[in-house]
Amino acid sequence: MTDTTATRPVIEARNLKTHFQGRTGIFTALAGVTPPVARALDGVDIAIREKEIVGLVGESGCGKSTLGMSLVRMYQPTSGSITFREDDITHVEGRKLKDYRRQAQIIFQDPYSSLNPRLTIGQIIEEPLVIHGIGSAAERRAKVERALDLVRIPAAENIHRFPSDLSGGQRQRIAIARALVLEPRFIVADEPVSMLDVSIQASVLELLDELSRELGLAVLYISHDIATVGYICKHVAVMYLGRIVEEGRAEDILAQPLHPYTQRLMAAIPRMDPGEAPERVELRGDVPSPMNVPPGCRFSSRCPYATELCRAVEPDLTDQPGGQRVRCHIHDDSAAKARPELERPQAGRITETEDAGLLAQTTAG
Ligand SMILES: Nc1ncnc2c1ncn2[C@@H]1O[C@H](COP(=O)(O)OP(=O)(O)OP(=O)(O)O)[C@@H](O)[C@H]1O
Repeated sequence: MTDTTATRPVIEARNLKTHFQGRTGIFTALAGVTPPVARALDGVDIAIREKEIVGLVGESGCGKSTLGMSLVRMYQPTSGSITFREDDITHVEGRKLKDYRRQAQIIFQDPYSSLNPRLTIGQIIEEPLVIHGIGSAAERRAKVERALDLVRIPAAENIHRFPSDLSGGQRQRIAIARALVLEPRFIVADEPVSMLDVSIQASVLELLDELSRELGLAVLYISHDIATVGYICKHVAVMYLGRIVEEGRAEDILAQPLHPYTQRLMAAIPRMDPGEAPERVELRGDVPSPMNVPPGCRFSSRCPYATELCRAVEPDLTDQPGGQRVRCHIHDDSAAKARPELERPQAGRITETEDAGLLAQTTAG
């Protein structure tokens, strides 16, 4: 991620990879076949500073949650490094890992299943303090009340209630309070509003934005919906098949996406202007399996501009004049110069891809 301030990042990952070993079934074991490896996260650099919310977008299966879970060390990365406040925490174990996990929290998508229905709101928020052996009962009670205060839920009326007494939006606020009670420096918010009613999504996002500024939190906001990242993120990283394909300031990426994949994510946003029927290019088909990563550019099997160069050589993430960084041969001629025999892609020149028909231009109604 591009440096925007002089401050050191709270959290920084370099060339981070998390691969999952496929399971050996009885037939593969008998045949002596090694199960394939899923390269879910495959070489990502990211840095997030105090009071900064970085948006991570991409379709389902791109590796967003794997990055989030790896950063908070719920998954052990296969290689690369994670630095938290200048300490390398990539391989810490035992007490140091527990201490790191106190400072790096994750909020999940589903406020219905992430809260224990048998515990009161007070007990749910207190539980992490008990697990970490923090404070006396009175001190813990004060911390619980402060956490409820932070998420704008009145403590007196709610501390003895159960999750089933609350709405979806309130439950997600409780999940946020439970993460905040440990006074973390870094939070991963993994699709925190996607299961909430549209009418309350904005208020939960605003709360995250306020908390980040109020408490100096570094936040990774994960969403499959590129439209919502514009609300609260100054920086956005777009992920495809385990790698970042475009990143930069949210306003630049939303106004002028450079990578064909980002362009298609943007084009897929439903528009609210019924007066106009915008031309739209649909993004169909699925992200390929991380067990079977295509050679060359990972998006080439779905990209309408892909040429032989794209199918042969993986592009680097390169700096662009406007400050964005993008991984596409259309915006970087170095690979084309090294391999002049291979045709270079050009913006706007639609070539034949396997599913070119699926990428046909349509007109939104
Ligand atoms: N524990 C695991 N073992 C094997 N494969 C995994 C594991 N976790 C994730 N994967 C695979 O890694 C890829 C990335 O998954 P991940 O959940 O990180 O994607 P995502 O972008 O967060 O998608 P979603 O929004 O659907 O959660 C997927 O193909 C998934 O099947």
